[in-house]
Amino acid sequence: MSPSSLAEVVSCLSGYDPEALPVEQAQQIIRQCVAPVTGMERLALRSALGRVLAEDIVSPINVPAHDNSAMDGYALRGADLSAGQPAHLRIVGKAFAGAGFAGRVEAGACVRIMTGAPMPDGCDTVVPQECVQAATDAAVTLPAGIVKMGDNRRLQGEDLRAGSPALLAGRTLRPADLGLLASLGMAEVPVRRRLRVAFFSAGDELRSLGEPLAPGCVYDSNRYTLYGMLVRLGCEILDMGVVRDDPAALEAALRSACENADVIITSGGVSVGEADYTKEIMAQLGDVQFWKIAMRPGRPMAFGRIASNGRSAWLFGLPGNPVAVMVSFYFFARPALLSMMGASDAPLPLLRVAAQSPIRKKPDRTEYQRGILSHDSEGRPQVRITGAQGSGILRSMSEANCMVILPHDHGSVQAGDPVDVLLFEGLI
Ligand SMILES: Nc1nc2c(c(=O)[nH]1)N[C@H]1C(S)=C(S)[C@@H](COP(=O)(O)OP(=O)(O)OC[C@H]3O[C@@H](n4cnc5c(N)ncnc54)[C@H](O)[C@@H]3O)O[C@H]1N2
Ligand code: MOO
Repeated sequence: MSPSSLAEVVSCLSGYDPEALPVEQAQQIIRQCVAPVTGMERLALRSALGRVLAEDIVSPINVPAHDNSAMDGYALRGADLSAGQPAHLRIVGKAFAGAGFAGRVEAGACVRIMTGAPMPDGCDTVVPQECVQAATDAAVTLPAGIVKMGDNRRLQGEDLRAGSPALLAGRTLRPADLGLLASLGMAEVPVRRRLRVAFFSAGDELRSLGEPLAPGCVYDSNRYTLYGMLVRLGCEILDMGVVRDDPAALEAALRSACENADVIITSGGVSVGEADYTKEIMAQLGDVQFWKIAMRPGRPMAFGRIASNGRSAWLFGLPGNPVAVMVSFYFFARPALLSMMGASDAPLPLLRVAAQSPIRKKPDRTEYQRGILSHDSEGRPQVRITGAQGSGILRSMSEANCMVILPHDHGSVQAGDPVDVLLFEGLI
């Protein structure tokens, strides 16, 4: 069970109203309930991409392992440079990356050096070869004031120091992190086990791909958006298909999901329709709250914990409308899944951007409108809405490259007003 039960968390909230729950309150309840799942595994470095680091990584070595040159040129003693005077230095040897200069460099001498080569003993400065005035195999002349002591030298441990933390537990490993771990010589990485998420769509009208579309039916699209969002998040998925609006079938599906997964995500059947048995069965199997969240889209939602045969799992009963399922996944399920995965990722950053045209918005609810972020003729960022915003219009999500988040207390937006925007795609 979680640190605190759902009923306990809810009882601590003042002004809790399941019929008009502000987004922030619902997010807070969920955050307080979920905790990271236990279990870790060691993976080969490449397989760890996108996984959550299970332990702090302390650097076993200095990177770089030795002071080295940042330029192809000449390594010298900074003390040989005198202000306003050119310097004439004897070349006493060569240093390559992987094959340094063995001796000590005395006053008046220098070493021909390549980028990455260890700094020869006695040298602390490198002058790039294109800056020298005259050079033969035996000597070089440097113009006055071309370098200062310490220039063009990379210090031992300046990237990562032996014994200091290189990456902290909870980090979702990105390409730079794989490179960083490789630079420490680490072939294996401890990562948290994948979170197991079972999901299904509820509804008699739903048809799976490959089935004929009978009158009044729709193809099940929610299982595909959920598949995409869960795979992107790095979850282990258990796709349970479409479940009919039949109490026995729903109970069997929820029990099986509960016995095989950490989290269950369903879509449909959480509103007030007569065929919406899902709510009833969910309530029978555990501690589940049914909310009407003050938001659009994504108003009805169920959250709680259900149990079956000694196993229990968190449950997100998302609304059936295709845009509502995505919005409620991103703003409620995703942060909870990340927390259960042990990920310490900071909340996604919002951008403040000018609205290109007016946006209609009702007060007393948070609206998540789908937007297209672009630039005006002077290169300033601007955002416009992707046409009709109905929660059944999945095209509005597909065309968008961002979400425009209009806060609870705000009303309509005028052209040019700043609005908060969450980008769909990041660089990394
Ligand atoms: N009287 C009320 N009616 C409705 C309310 C309300 O508060 N009072 N809320 C509306 C809102 S908002 C939403 S969202 C929906 C959510 O209802 P359900 O979660 O019970 O969803 P369904 O009724 O099963 O489906 C709604 C809609 O979405 C289509 N759908 C469902 N699943 C899928 C799927 N997997 N793939 C594609 N499309 C799907 C379904 O055919 C319906 O058209 O309730 C409103 N009603
Ligand atoms: O939650 Mo519903 O999607 O607002 O229509």
